[in-house]
Amino acid sequence: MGDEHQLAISTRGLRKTYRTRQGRSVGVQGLDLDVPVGGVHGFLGPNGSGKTTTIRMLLGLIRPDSGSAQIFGHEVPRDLPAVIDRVGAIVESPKFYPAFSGRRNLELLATGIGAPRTEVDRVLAEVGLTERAKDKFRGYSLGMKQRLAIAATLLKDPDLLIFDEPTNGLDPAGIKEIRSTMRSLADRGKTVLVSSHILGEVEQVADTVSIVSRGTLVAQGRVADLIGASTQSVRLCITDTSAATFALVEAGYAVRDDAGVLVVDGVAESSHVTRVLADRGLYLSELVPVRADLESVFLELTGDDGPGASHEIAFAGAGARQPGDQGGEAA
Ligand SMILES: Nc1ncnc2c1ncn2[C@@H]1O[C@H](COP(=O)(O)OP(=O)(O)OP(=O)(O)O)[C@@H](O)[C@H]1O
Repeated sequence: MGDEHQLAISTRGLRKTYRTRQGRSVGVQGLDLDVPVGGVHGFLGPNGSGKTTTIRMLLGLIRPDSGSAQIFGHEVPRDLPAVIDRVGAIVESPKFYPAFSGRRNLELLATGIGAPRTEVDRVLAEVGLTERAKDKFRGYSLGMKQRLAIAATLLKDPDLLIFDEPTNGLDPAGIKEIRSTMRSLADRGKTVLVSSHILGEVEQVADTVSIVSRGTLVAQGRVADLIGASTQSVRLCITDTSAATFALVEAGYAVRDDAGVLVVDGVAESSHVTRVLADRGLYLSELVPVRADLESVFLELTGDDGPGASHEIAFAGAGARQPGDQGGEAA
């Protein structure tokens, strides 16, 4: 691509407040976002954390109150016309004609935007819809409909794709299809920005992520680095679970019982757990680190369970809690 700019998207101090009947509602407050060129970038955060507001500002659909944003080094919204052809986006469900085939719908769109009709076959292949291209849109599964929407964004062969919650309402098979479509786009050198409130879902496909909470950035970086920097949980097999729980809680750990296996959160060094127990003559039969994930990174950074925390993140693992919480709950 030979881009002289390192970043596909960059925002500094981006801010947007909505006026509502109840007063003011903060959409985004001082967001600094950096999305590198190439790869899948997960833009993650709970419902209402400001993801859609940010995307709408990037696309010039709403104006920020203050701050700046750039796409491939072009100031937006000011220089959006210079860069918009390099951007494809799905912000809301696009409208397709239900009685027309997928191919016919794309042909109409291609004509509308001045893209060569020959592009239609290419984009159908890119999203894996070639075989079903002649079928009517209304017969498509939700996942296929969403892939057709992605195909539509590819007609101009953009360098940057922005997908706002593209897997909303899809079943696991549909989610997998979208994930692999995003992966193959990134593997061909595109930059994909995908927003989601389901951290675990995007973790599997994203190379880098930004995590937002209440309109501000709480973490940004490579997925592997963010997870690596997080404290861990460990699972312990031990005969005397009561004595072990007591010792670990006294040492400041949060401990819970998962069907006879103790789960200890907020562990920086697992050898410390072993030592705390050994000091009391308690010996483990097994200690297994629980793989940290973005959800635990998020909780660790925000420590959030307070009022107003509408963090409806779909936690994959039930019973997720804040590492470092010294509550000492032994369920
Ligand atoms: N048009 C609007 N008028 C008033 N408040 C708004 C409007 N759009 C968004 N907000 C508020 O701004 C905040 C951020 O919303 P936004 O939709 O950007 O978040 P989000 O992270 O995309 O969440 P979701 O996944 O639920 O769409 C929320 O508190 C929301 O209520």
